[in-house]
Amino acid sequence: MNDLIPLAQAHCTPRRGAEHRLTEARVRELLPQVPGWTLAEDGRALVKTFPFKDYYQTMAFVNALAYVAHREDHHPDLSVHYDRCVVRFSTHDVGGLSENDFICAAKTDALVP
Ligand SMILES: C[C@H](O)[C@H](O)[C@H]1CNC2=NC(N)=NC(=O)C2=N1
Repeated sequence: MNDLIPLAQAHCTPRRGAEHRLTEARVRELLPQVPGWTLAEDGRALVKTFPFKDYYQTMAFVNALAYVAHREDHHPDLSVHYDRCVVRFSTHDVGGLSENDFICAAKTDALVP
């Protein structure tokens, strides 16, 4: 992937197969570019909790994120609560993290002020 393009402006491409799974070194390089996201499941997923003031704001975020996921054809797992949403990105087609997860994490951050 071209690192000259900020992650939030890059687009997902189909990535299938273990060869698209990021190395630990690449994950360490990308992680600082998505502040607040943490590794989970032994480095196979990226997770962040987004807090909101009420259910309406939470659902507005969920709907905006669903639109991004549809546009990028890359889909998060969501845990939706009254005042927060826990977002988890992982690429099942590679069995771990791909560049698509970092691109979508950055695009998710761009949805909130
Ligand atoms: C064909 C299509 O591009 C793939 O099935 C996409 C769809 N959305 C996806 N979302 C996630 N999170 N992981 C994937 O591997 C994935 N694959």
